[in-house]
Amino acid sequence: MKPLKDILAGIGLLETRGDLSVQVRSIQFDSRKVEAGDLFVAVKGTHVDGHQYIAKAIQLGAVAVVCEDVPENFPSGVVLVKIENTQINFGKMAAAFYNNPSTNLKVVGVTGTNGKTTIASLLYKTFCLLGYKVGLISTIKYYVGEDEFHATHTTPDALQIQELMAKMVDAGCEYCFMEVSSHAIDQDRISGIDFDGGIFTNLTHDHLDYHKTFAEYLKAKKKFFDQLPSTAFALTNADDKNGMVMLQNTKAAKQTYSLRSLANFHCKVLEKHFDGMLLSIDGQEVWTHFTGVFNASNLMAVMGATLLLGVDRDEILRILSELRPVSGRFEILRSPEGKYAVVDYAHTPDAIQNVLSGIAEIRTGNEQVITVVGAGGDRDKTKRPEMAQEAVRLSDKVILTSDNPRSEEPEQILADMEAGIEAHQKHKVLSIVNRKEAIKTACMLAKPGDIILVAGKGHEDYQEIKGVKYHFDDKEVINEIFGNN
Ligand SMILES: CC(=O)N[C@H]1[C@@H](OP(=O)(O)OP(=O)(O)OC[C@H]2O[C@@H](n3ccc(=O)[nH]c3=O)[C@H](O)[C@@H]2O)O[C@H](CO)[C@@H](O)[C@@H]1O[C@H](C)C(=O)N[C@@H](C)C(=O)N[C@H](CCC(=O)O)C(=O)O
Ligand SMILES: Nc1ncnc2c1ncn2[C@@H]1O[C@H](COP(=O)(O)OP(=O)(O)OP(=O)(O)O)[C@@H](O)[C@H]1O
Ligand SMILES: N[C@H](CCC[C@H](N)C(=O)O)C(=O)O
Ligand SMILES: [Mg+2]
Repeated sequence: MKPLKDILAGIGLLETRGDLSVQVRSIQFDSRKVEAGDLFVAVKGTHVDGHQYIAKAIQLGAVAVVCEDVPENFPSGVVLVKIENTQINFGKMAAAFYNNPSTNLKVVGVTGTNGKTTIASLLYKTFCLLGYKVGLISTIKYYVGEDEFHATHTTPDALQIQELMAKMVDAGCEYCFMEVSSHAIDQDRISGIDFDGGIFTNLTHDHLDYHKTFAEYLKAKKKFFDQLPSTAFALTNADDKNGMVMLQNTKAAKQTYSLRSLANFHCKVLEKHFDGMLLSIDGQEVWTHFTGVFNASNLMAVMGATLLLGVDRDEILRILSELRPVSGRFEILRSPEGKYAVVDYAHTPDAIQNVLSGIAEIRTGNEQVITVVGAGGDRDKTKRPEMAQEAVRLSDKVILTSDNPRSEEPEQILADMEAGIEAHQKHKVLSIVNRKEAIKTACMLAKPGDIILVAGKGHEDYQEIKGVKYHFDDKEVINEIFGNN
């Protein structure tokens, strides 16, 4: 319980009715979750306007309502507060309700099209290995210390974030690493968080269904850095053409990482193998269990953030050699007769290009590369032909298949992908709607030594078709076909 006036601390109030010292049981922005004694905050969403549900929230027992537009005939027994922007202020209210947990944590957010889960998870692992209690908010799972929670979003809503952070503080965590998606920035899910650092990875084609143009997508990412306080660091990838743009208006301490140019944190890739890469970091050789140059870049972000958080250099270099790939990110499986499969979450044209280039770099002879890939339904349609194009350009054979079709017809998604393939490339391509059949076919076509890339779903253990989530796990399917236990 908390008095409403404490939840509203620091927020400009345009109009109030009733007693602001009313005790609030919990705070909600979804009327369907309201219980007696709650505060309901009406937020204008992308589909509907939460103001439509004020009456419903009151019927379910809301004792107070915060809104932008006051409805007619608002009941006198309920406290009313009118403010200018409920979306931005919801995060601040949620933070106040949970006693501003982020001020008691060192919070670092990771944003960019690809690499967020990898970097955030590796930072979590690094600080666990250093002996700290750590929190993680990421696509795969949320962690409070060692306790796991199911992840609903890459970056959940503000209420869930603040609740998780409060749990982290209660559990004695000192650090929280979190992915910051462009949707979350745009929808102010991260408002109310006191960040100690921000990391930018890269910006390539994705989510144009939501942001409409690349410029808007860029603007959303930049907003995160524009809002960082002067006490935080802003660590950017100098190798990405938008890396420096992110830092233009930030008050935070500007820091860079790079594989190609001078930067605060820099490394050179000396050797690339199937089971790892040898890096040179400031003249010191460091063996890592990662494949693909993009992972060297991810490791520089991890090293940079760790050093900026005050960890000893020798400690981090030792840990870089211990870290292992994150679930579904360039995970390698091997059949008894020596066929290889790489399971990777690549679901953008750029990620497919990177992962296939990573595979090309470690090819030793004339092994075939066979790629199995689909594209998600109800997501950016314009990336589909580009994903197919990249797969065909860099593979010997491609099997187009379903990812999560969601509400769309899988055949239509395949047709959208096929549109990216030129006539002279068609002989390399098969389309098989059923993902298991597609993976089976790839495994049958492969000879010992060949490499099968199964892209797009990584850690996911389901396939969503027409509103139903069926159990499906790429790694499980491959191991079954390979006859591995
Ligand atoms: C497009 C999008 O991002 N939508 C998110 C958004 O919902 P919305 O704005 O559409 O909400 P709405 O349905 O218009 O409702 C508006 C308001 O009315 C309220 N309402 C609604 C109905 C009702 O009966 N009562 C009620 O009070 C809602 O609670 C809300 O406050 O706000 C919701 C609460 O935070 C999110 O759950 C929801 O995520 C949807 C489910 C989603 O799929 N989002 C994906 C695209 C997403 O966010 N992905 C990124 C990762 C992307 C990446 O890979 O980088 C992520 O961070 O996970
Ligand atoms: N730094 C990088 N640059 C380009 N591609 C990358 C990079 N890191 C990872 N990838 C590729 O992108 C895929 C997704 O990586 P990861 O899950 O770390 O990204 P993400 O930003 O969290 O994605 P999402 O937004 O879907 O959660 C990987 O499986 C790999 O193929
Ligand atoms: N977070 C991304 C993940 C896409 C993964 C892919 N398997 C798909 O379902 O499209 C999204 O929601 O767009
Ligand atoms: Mg992620």
